[in-house]
Amino acid sequence: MTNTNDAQRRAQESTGAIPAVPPAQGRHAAAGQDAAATSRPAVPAERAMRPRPQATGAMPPVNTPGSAPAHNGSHSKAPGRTGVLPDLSTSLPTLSVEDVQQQPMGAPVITFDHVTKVYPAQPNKPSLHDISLQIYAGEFVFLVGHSGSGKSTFIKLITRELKPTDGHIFIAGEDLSTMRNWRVPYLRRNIGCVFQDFKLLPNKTVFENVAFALEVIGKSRHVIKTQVPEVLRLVGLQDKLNKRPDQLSGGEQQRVSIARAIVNRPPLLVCDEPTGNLDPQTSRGIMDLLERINRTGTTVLVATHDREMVDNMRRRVIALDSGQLTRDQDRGVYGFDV
Ligand SMILES: Nc1ncnc2c1ncn2[C@@H]1O[C@H](COP(=O)(O)OP(=O)(O)OP(=O)(O)O)[C@@H](O)[C@H]1O
Repeated sequence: MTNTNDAQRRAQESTGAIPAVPPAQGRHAAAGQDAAATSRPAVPAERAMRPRPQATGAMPPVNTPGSAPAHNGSHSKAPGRTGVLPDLSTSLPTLSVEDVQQQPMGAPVITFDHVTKVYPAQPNKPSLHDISLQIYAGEFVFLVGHSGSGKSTFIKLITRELKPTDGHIFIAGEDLSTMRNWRVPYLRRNIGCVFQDFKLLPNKTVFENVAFALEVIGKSRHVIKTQVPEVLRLVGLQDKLNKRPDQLSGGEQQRVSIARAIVNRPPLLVCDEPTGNLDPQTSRGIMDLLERINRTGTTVLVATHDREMVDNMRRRVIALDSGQLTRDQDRGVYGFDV
């Protein structure tokens, strides 16, 4: 029997994201691996100095299909304890898939500002060391590196499962280091999460697994009845609504997990080894799906060991090695010997 609190926590961790303009800083650009890969330029001072949007606390509403995400980072502040991250609501993408490549624009969704993470269990070896970078709304980014290089730590910092030892992380202009604990669930509603091991509820059907992510955040039956079939159509599982996870292939289970992660239309989707348990052909299908989701305006960050995928897709690559940022390239390649 699945622990309900645990399941709720997991379900709450799946959903939505954000534009933000944190303090000035440069992107790291390291040695190129390939002539086609370009190092990323420094952030223009004008953009870096733009005032950060502030939290107010409204729950992120669901956009109607066809509405455009707003990524201009110019939302005003309305402080209060009644809600969180109002900027998210205006940045939520729709689920209608357009075959139009979304260009990164506006303010950063994620900013790492000299971030170091040291686990108490290994105090002399930072798992991440002095990482500074920015990821913009609409980007598709691969996070690569050997086992133990710090990829999962990087992702756990974004969802505030961990806090940095030094430095600051901004999500939609919110400094996660100073974010109060009561606001964290609201942050996580806006970050869809996909994991290598799917983390589906075994006793629930496909429909129920996805619906659960909406139930725990109080969505109405009407919204659930509308959005769950829609998102399951998007991931190609409209014929499997009543199957349980053990009646599905690995690729189908990962599609359910992706559907659950995006059903609340998060602006940010983070995936930790999403194809780690899948064969190459199924992996390609999952990556195609993530690309389609990205085209709807969702910012996608994928931590992976999948060299072939990274080399084929030629998206931005951020490389970690022993906790150090060693490369940040547009249209990059995997670049490590395996
Ligand atoms: N809870 C922890 N306590 C102590 N050290 C940890 C903890 N979690 C991770 N580490 C260490 O931090 C470093 C980075 O680990 P992390 O899991 O982020 O790497 P990774 O790149 O995701 O690896 P993998 O690809 O194998 O998942 C490693 O040296 C690891 O041993």
